[in-house]
Amino acid sequence: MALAVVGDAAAVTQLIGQAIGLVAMIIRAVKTAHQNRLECQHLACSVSTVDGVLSNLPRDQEMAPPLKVLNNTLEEAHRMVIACQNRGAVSQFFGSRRHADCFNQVNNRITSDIVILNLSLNSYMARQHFNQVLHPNHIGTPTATIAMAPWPGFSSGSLQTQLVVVSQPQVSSISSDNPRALTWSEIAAATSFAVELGRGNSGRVYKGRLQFQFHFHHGTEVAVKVLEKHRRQGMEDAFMAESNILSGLRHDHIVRVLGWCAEQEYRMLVYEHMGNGTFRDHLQHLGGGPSSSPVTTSWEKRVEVLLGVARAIHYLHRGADPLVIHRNVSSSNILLDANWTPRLSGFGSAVFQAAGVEEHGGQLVEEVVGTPGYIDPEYSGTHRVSTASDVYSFGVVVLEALTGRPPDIYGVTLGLLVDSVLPSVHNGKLRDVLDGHPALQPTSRQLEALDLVAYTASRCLCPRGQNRRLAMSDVVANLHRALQIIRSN
Ligand SMILES: Nc1ncnc2c1ncn2[C@@H]1O[C@H](COP(=O)(O)OP(=O)(O)OP(=O)(O)O)[C@@H](O)[C@H]1O
Repeated sequence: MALAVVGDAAAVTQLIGQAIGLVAMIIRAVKTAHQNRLECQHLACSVSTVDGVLSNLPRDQEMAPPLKVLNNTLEEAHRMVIACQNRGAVSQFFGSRRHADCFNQVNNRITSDIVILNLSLNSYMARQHFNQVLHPNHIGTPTATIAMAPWPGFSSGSLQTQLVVVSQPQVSSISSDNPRALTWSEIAAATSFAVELGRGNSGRVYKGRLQFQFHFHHGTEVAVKVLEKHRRQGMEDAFMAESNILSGLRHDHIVRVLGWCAEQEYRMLVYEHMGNGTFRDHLQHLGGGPSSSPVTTSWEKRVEVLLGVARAIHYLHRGADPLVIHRNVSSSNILLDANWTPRLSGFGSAVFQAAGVEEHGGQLVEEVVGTPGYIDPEYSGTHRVSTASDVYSFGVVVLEALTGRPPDIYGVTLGLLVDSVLPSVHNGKLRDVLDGHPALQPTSRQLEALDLVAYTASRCLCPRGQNRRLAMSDVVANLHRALQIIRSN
């Protein structure tokens, strides 16, 4: 056993040495590259950030798989730069491909490899931390962590990152349930990819049960998202957004990511399984969903769900570190666990908040993403996303909860739910549009509470976001008050 550990450590040291060697070779080769000089220099910048990280990595076997992937990418980058040293080799290497695209791809791969290295490092540190708590004499403290920060000046919605080496482990973010790497075979054994739970923008989600002890439990039920390459958003972007953003979030109303798989070309994310489907299923009675569920039949439960999700969004906007904008709040991204507790999910389009841009109407993004019917019109017009954009989408979810209607088709005419319902709210005729499933004749206390909920929705849905829409803290306060009123019925 001890020998195996020594062997593992030597193999990891060798992989690190190989990576450091490749970085040096790339930087040297860039100096004599005569073609694509700007792209080569940019590549040299990316790889030099890798260098600082490698020497601080622990010599642990968990580091081996992501290091192997990184080394493959660095080898490809080296071949590319060597080809740029003379004209003939360039055309042979790139063929008919656009040179800039090839450089972008290899840069993106480096970024993605580092995200995966970071996930493995966090998982290793969590293990070390708990070994220390459980066995205080255990030797072996983590030496470094890699903090990810957006490239300065980068404005796309995708998650470009640069590396910063932090000398002390960030113990506050470490817990026994930190996400960890799983192999393709472990995931295949858990799911057989047989029971599909749903499909999102970036891939399919399968139900499964882990066949081994995981986070102190045996047979944990999971939902596995298999990201698909050809999807609009780009597999690596979605993987990086979800793994990098979601793994740092801790909130009772946010779905937990338990692990990931990044073997060869596969990218998968493993979540806790939420047994009661999505909020949308219960509001719209989809998929033959039970028409007698608490969410369908109780105003109290609906307001409770809304309050839980509002708290989660408030945490993203003001409590998380770093702060986050979700960009895809919708009733299908609200999952319900076995106790009907709501959990916000669907972080594939989320972005970290850039500092100091809220007052200028938000941060500029290349692509407007989200679910039709929920997207803030101001964001879709200006390409500037802010916390107010999430507030708008949440306002649509509140209208859906009040009316039981989908956001983009209402009644016999095609149109947005917002346009059809808000006039009734403003004219004091909420009763005309209320869903009849929870109660055909709501009590006066229920109506009082629902009026407050509807007023809150209308203040989330102001056409102008900045300073006009409510902040999530106000939304939380109003929904909390509405719940108290219903409970005093
Ligand atoms: N943890 C889970 N437990 C149970 N079902 C889930 C879970 N996660 C997702 N699902 C199901 O899979 C569907 C798709 O989920 P996904 O997160 O991919 O949605 P999306 O937000 O539309 O996609 P994306 O995040 O890629 O933009 C959900 O609507 C839900 O039905």
